[in-house]
Parts: sequence; structure tokens; C-alpha cells
Amino acid sequence: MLKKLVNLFQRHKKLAWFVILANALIALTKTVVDPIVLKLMVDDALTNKNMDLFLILVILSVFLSVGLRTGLYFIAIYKQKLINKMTSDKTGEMLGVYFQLPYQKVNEKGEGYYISRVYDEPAKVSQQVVGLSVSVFEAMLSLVGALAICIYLSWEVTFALLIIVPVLFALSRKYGSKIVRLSELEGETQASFREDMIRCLETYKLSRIFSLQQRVSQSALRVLGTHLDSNYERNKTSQAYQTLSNIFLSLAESAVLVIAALAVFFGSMTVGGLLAYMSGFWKMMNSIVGLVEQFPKLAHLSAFVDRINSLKDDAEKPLTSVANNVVLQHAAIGYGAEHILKDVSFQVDKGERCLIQGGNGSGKSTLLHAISGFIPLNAESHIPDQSRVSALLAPLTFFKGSLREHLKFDELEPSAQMQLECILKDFDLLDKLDDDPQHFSEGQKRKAQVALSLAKEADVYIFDEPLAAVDTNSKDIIMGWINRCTQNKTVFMVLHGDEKYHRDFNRHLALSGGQASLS
Ligand SMILES: Nc1ncnc2c1ncn2[C@@H]1O[C@H](COP(=O)(O)OP(=O)(O)OP(=O)(O)O)[C@@H](O)[C@H]1O
Repeated sequence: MLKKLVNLFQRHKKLAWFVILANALIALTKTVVDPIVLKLMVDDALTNKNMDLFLILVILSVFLSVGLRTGLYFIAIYKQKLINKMTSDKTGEMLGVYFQLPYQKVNEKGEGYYISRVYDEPAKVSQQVVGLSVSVFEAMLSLVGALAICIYLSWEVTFALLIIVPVLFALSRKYGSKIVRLSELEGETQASFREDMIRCLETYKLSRIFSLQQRVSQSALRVLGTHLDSNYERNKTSQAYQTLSNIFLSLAESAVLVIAALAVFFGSMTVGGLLAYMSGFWKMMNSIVGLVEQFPKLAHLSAFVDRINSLKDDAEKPLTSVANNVVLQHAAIGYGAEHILKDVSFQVDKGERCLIQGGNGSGKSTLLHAISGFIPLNAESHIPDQSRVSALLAPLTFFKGSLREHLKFDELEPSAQMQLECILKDFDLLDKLDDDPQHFSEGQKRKAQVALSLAKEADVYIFDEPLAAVDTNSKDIIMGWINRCTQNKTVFMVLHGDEKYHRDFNRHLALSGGQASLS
């Protein structure tokens, strides 16, 4: 379990050890120095009215306190740096995994769910792993220091009091297992909660126009309720553990006072020794409780790390089909258990151009997703490897970056750059190369995606309604470029209307009632 958590430090081991050890050393210094100064102050300086010793002790305490606090300030800053680096590493890794997930999974859960899996959970785990490692080492070193001080002041009293410790350990383990089970549930509800909330907020325009605010709010509050209930359950268990632990601590507090006071009555301890012992003993108890508290947290964290890594189990192996034609044989295609296309058989060979037609909801986009390799097909069917496919698929999406970055323009060969510049000029997008396509008009977005599709060297080109939202003049320009750039390549295109371009295709695939017929 520990190894799994330590692995999270990976590339930042040096920084992690610096933060952990520096913090633990400061804690150890404070644990040892505080009781000794207190004893010297009471027994030697105050009792003997030794002003010089008193002043020396005060000045020493002030310097030490300022020095240690300044040290803690720098450690806090490095700690945050470490957390940020770990979060960034893990989120980067998880983003890589996200893009390997089967489309079916991404489609089923939604992007909001994966924000939680890719960012929230790694951020939370990084924060907690650093916090926990720092706390464990701080508690361990403080415990050693405090125990040494207590034994030095009175080994008999210390021996009598250490009997309480095993009880606290037994309690912590009992509650640890409960919290592990709850952390799994918490992670899942948190991720689903994100996705559902995003869907509610996305209805901004819909809600205002159709006065749906109240219903949207009700739906959001229902989702919130489930999320808060799960938080409440985990909190309840943690609080129960905390309360029990505090009760045992109060009992220990009374015991130490009584036993140490008896030692003073019988003359085996000075008053300064009693105060120093109380200070040392409480540091020891706090360290023990600090350590004990880490057990349920450790179990909770370990469950979370497993959850993050479990995303990797879903990653799909890349398809390595060498097929250069598209063959579907009795394929049933859909999302999850629901089949939109029930029994589809056709073959489109290399260099053929296939127009796909059918009414709304007949499964045109679904079929294009299958041919692009996003929806699995049966074993008898085969399609080319996704690396040899270029596709404009609905809905159009853009990451936060310029059109230049989307096109990987600066990595292209000079001849490819020149051709792309001609395309963008004809599409009236050349002066928008450095703009974010997310803020383009609908027609401009469509043109940007056509340019993106044509910029990829592929064997199969797929276009889902490339002329939608495009002005009449631009349609000829777009179709002209598509025809020029895809000569001798396989093309699948969905068009609604635009009959004048139908003659550009030698195959026609009609979808209806879950079936396909090719002519
Ligand atoms: N992402 C999705 N998840 C689940 N079901 C979906 C998804 N997308 C589409 N569907 C279902 O698949 C059916 C076919 O949708 P599809 O988008 O393939 O139709 P289409 O022929 O392209 O329609 P249109 O002409 O309106 O674009 C729809 O009835 C819809 O319920």
C-alpha cells in the first residue's frame, strides 16, 4: 500500500524528501527543546531567581521560534510546488489514458464525469499524499523525541502511561476499513455529480427562453442531494472515529496529571519537571494520535489511487487492421446495448466515393462513427486503421488553441503548408489562422473542420454534413477542394439535399429502418 503511494512522487523524489525531512526535523527540534527550556526556566531560573539564565532562555526561545517558523514558511511553499508538479504529472498521464478510452465509455459517462477522473481525483490524491507523508514523518520523529524526553524526566510514569496506546491503535484499524468502502462510493458520486451539474448549467439559453429555470434547478438539487448524502455518510464515520479517539485522549490527560502529580507529592519529580513532563507527554500523545489518524487516511488514499489507476484498465488497444477497404457483414451498430443499425452488410473498395443518405435519426452519423473506428464492429467486418482515416464528425469540437495549432501548421512540409494556405484563403480563414476556432461562426467552424480533415494524409476520408451552415458560394469551393484532395481515395459523405453534388459519388448508401442498401 505504501509503495503505491510513494510511487506517486516518481520524478520528484528529491523535492519530496526535502519537504518531508525538513518538516520532520523542525517538529523534532520543537518537541525536544520546548520541555527542556520549560524545566530550566522553572527549576533553575525562576526558583533560584537567576535573572541572567532567565534572559538567556527567553532570547534563545524567541530566536528558535522565529527561525523554525520561517523554516515552516519555506517548507509550505515547496510543499505546494510539489503538489502542483504531482497534479500536473498525473493529470497529464490521465489525459493520455482518456484519449485511449473506448468511445462507448466516453459517450456513456460524459465529459463532466471525466473532468473529475482526469483532474479532480489526481489533484486530491497529490494533495493528500504529500500531506500524509509530511504528517507521518513529523509524527514519527516527534514521537521519538517526546518519548526520549519523557523517559529522561521519569521512566516510571512513562511506562505506566504507555498502556493506553494500544487501545488507540486498535480503534483506528477498526474504523479504517469502513472508510475505504466509502471512498470508492464517494469518488464515483463526485464524478457523476460533475457531469450532471455541467449538463444543468449548459442549458442556460434553453432555460431562459423556455422558462425552465425551476425544473433545471430541481434537477440540479436532486443531483446535489445524492452527492451531499454520500459526503455526509463519510463525514459521519470519520467523526465517530474522531470522537472515540478524543474520549481516550481525555482519559489519558487525566491519568498523566494524576500520576505525574503523585510523583511530585512523593518527591521523585520537581514542579519544573512536572510541567516539562506534561508538555513532553502531550507532544508524545499528539504524535501517536497523529500517526493513528493516518491509518484510515492511508486506506482512503490507497483506494483513491486504485480508482485513478483503474481508468488505465479501460484503455483500448489500437486497432492494427491492414484493410484498405471497408467491409461490413451483418454488423449491428449502436451505443451500449441499443442497436441503431441492426443488420448492415456492404463493401466499399479503395478509391470509391460513397454518398450516405437517410432521414433524421436513421443512423448516418452512427455509421460514420463505426467506420472511423469509434464504435466496435463484429469480427466479420473490417475497416482501415484509425491512423489512416480522416474524419469530420459531429458535433464539431475544438480545444483551447488557435486554428494554426489545430492544423499542426508549423509541422507541415512547405508544399503542404502552401496547399493549406490556398484552402484557407478560399475558405476566408487565412487571416484567422491565429484565432481560437471556438469563437468562429457555425459556417466558419465547419470550414475549419473541412480544412483540418483535408490536412491529414489518409486512405479514407469521412465527412458528416460538410456543407451544413455554409453559404451557397462556399459550398462549390468546399466540394471542389474535397474532390481535388481526395482523388483516388475512399470517401464517405453525408449530405442533406445539395443534389447537384450527388454526381460526384459512384456509390450511394441508403439507410432506413436500421438497414442499409448500397447501389
Ligand atoms: N451519442 C449518442 N449516444 C446514444 N445514442 C445516440 C447518440 N447519438 C445518436 N444516438 C441515437 O442514435 C440514433 C441515430 O442517430 P444518428 O446521429 O446516427 O442519426 P443521423 O442519421 O445522423 O441523424 P441526423 O440526420 O439527424 O443527423 C438517434 O435516434 C439517437 O437516439
